[in-house]
Amino acid sequence: MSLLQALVRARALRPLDHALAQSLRRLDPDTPDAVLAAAALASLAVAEGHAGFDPAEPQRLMDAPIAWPDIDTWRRALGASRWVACPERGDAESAPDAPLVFEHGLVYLRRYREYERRLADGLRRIGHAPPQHGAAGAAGSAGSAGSAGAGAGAALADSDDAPAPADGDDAHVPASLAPLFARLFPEAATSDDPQSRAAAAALRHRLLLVTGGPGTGKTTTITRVLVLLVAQAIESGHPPPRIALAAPTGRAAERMAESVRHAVQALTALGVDAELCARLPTTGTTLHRLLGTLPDSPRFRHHADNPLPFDVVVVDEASMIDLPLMAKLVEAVHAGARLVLLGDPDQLPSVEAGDVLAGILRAAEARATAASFPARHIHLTRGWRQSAALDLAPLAAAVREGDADTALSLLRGGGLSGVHFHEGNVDPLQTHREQLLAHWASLAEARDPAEALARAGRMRVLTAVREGPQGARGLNARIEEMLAGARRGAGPASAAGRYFHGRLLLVTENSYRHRLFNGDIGICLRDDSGTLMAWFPGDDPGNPRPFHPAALPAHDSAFAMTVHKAQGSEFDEVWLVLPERFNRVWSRELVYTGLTRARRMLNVGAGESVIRGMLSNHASRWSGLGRRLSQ
Ligand SMILES: Nc1ncnc2c1ncn2[C@@H]1O[C@H](COP(=O)(O)OP(=O)(O)OP(=O)(O)O)[C@@H](O)[C@H]1O
Repeated sequence: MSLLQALVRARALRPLDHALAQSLRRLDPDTPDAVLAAAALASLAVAEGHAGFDPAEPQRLMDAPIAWPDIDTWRRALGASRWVACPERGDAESAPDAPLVFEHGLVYLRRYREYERRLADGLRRIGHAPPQHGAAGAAGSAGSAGSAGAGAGAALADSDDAPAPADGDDAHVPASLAPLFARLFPEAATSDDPQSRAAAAALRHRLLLVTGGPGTGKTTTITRVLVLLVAQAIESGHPPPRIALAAPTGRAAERMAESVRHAVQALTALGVDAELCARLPTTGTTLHRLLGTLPDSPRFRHHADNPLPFDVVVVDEASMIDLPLMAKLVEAVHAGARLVLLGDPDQLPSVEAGDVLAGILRAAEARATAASFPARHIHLTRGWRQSAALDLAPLAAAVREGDADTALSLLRGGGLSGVHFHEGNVDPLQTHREQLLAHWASLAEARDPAEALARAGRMRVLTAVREGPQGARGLNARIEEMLAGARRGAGPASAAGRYFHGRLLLVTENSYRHRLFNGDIGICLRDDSGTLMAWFPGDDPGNPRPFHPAALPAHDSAFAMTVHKAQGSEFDEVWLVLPERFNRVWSRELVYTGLTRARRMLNVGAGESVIRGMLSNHASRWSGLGRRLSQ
């Protein structure tokens, strides 16, 4: 039996993967089986979030016991095939007539190899761009540049979380900015403060990566950097930079803008010139809106030949951005503009192909030796959002490190405030029925749609999967039954219709026409005249937008949702419910992302073995981006 047949028989491939292999065979019946199988597996790999497929570790794609070919034979067959391009240079476009590319051990669908190449080119272009008018380092020569106060100077010159830059000392802030810098970063005067290091680096580098867990001050730091950039431009007689705030989802963009507004308020209170603060953007946008979608096209209005009209592009939740979108974003950033990526690298990688942030971070970290990738990375570790109600940090750290013994003992010990472990309980709908039902029923009692949406954000059940007994879909169906039952008991009978007063909805596809995006959450409410509408947040949180339910893009219920869909959102209380049996695609990143969605209270319903399984598994993806950037 051929390898392709074995894969099909094991039901390891999707119809699309199989169809790709079949079309190659139709075009050339002599195509070796190993090449056909590699094509199908490269296609499957993309669906599982990889940029390409590594024939040296094929078992990572499936549990099925397959007799894999000898790797050298497989590589030789790939290298000799007319369907497979083997580019000599990583930065050269691969032959358009070969649908596959074999490069540095990875088999790519050509399109994804090209995204990777274009992304690497684009990032290098941004990072290497010569400083623009009045850019830091140009505002004062290195010799004349002052440091931001004695303490800050010492702190900034200290060793960093990332290797020291090869091209200059991040410690130096132009003398003209030093007083403002000292006011913005008072901590820098007395301590080794990574936030001020990030800010000083931001002034020197066009490509900046600021990472850290929730509440480590990524947005706060960048807001202060934006104030510095505005001050710097004004001082040197230039117009203030045009700044865009963006994120992969609408909710994340909204949260980011909210954090920026808070940070600006705090600065005004600190006595920072209100006129400077007034130049900062107060709203965020999704990456799709920023780039400008075109109807029925994967292309955007903004690209290399029609770049974005912004001098600074700040993107939050960068871990969620997939390879194609990041490539298009980076190409649309104009020559000389800054790109700042904020994110938490311990969260789940993007659902679609990529693990882009991880690749960029790897290259940024290797740059002390490679010295070719001009990005600066600062990792923030101190949590500032101290909540007396929720003591999540020790648990998050154990999960991040895959330390199941510590995680379990913290969970079982019950000593973390706001953290409740329900060991072995994978069905809170049964054990906590009344409490959960009371919350969902209260949504229908809100005074208006804005209040209903605000209430909806107070609690969420998060699951690892969509399907199956502990999947979001099954839980939603049960919750809707329960709510229908409660309504029947409480008042006039109303069947559990598809849309009912108080139903929470989750949009599952992007619709630019509606300005509704994958991950947006809304609620169905009946108005005084009895008309039922679905309300979704608008630009102003006080003014949600109504839609007729029949006109909505694809959607599901949202009482329970997967951790993947919850990325970029936070809820006061989270119920993280993990399935009974472990599946190889679940990872510690899934647990970490799920539990860090909680603001005030976390309930974990799971058994020991699944926790151990997930924490031992690391969500790494096949990608050539790190290598490409370090070349
Ligand atoms: N240097 C600081 N001094 C005082 N408070 C700070 C400082 N840095 C951050 N904070 C506070 O910590 C909280 C979290 O900060 P911020 O929103 O910037 O973090 P974040 O890393 O962007 O979080 P998230 O990933 O959840 O978006 C805010 O309330 C902010 O005011």
